[in-house]
Amino acid sequence: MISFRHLAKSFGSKKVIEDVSFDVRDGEVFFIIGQSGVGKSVMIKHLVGLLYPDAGEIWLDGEEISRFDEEQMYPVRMKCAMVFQHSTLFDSMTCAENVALPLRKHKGLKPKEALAEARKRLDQVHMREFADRFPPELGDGMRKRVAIARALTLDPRYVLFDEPTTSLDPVSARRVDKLIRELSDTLGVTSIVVSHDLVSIFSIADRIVMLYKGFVRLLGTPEDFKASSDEIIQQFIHGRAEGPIE
Ligand SMILES: Nc1ncnc2c1ncn2[C@@H]1O[C@H](COP(=O)(O)OP(=O)(O)OP(=O)(O)O)[C@@H](O)[C@H]1O
Repeated sequence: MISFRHLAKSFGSKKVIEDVSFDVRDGEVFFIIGQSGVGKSVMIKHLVGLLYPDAGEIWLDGEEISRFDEEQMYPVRMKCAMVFQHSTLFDSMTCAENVALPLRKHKGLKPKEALAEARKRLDQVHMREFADRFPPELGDGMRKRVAIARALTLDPRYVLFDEPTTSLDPVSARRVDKLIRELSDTLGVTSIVVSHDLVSIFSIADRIVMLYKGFVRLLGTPEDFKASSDEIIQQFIHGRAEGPIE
């Protein structure tokens, strides 16, 4: 389980996160939503030591990790894989070679074994038939699925997705949604998804936290969000231009 407890984070004089607490439960698909610049990515960067809080604590599986040094962070990064918005695959390597890379580097597999394992991993994301293709030959949605396969190679318990469907066409976006849901349902992976995509949010989230002006505005299920009488929540989830959101 992941717990953020009274997290606070400023950059210079700009207070981005003032006091945010929430738990992410094992095996769930958990969304972090809110306006641009509200600090969604800032929250997940704290989990892998890319940022450190000014105040508050982050707990991961019973350990307080918020003040871990680089060496202590290493096992945390093995447990929490991050899938960035723009897939960071090497264009000059095939999809299988890209996925094999962490298997060779971190699991010590020989090149041939790593490639065989990479093909299995590509199967998990329905990309096995593209194993020998190069990333530039594929569409954005397919590249995203290969990046997800690579993130799964070290069997992380947690996968952090930063806007996984942004800039994808609607069909590719729904395929990525389906895959994120499958990871939880079949592998028991816990997914934390930063997203603006209302279709994703309402089709695959178990629970959602909405951040607003440095605080949690609402934490609940998609049904809780739909039923909320808070005008700010309603404006956001319906994507309305008019309303109380500044
Ligand atoms: N390393 C940093 N140094 C300075 N400011 C930062 C840093 N990281 C984030 N910020 C600032 O913190 C704020 C929140 O950034 P963050 O990337 O978390 O936004 P977000 O909610 O994910 O927005 P978006 O939906 O646009 O991606 C922004 O104003 C950003 O400029």
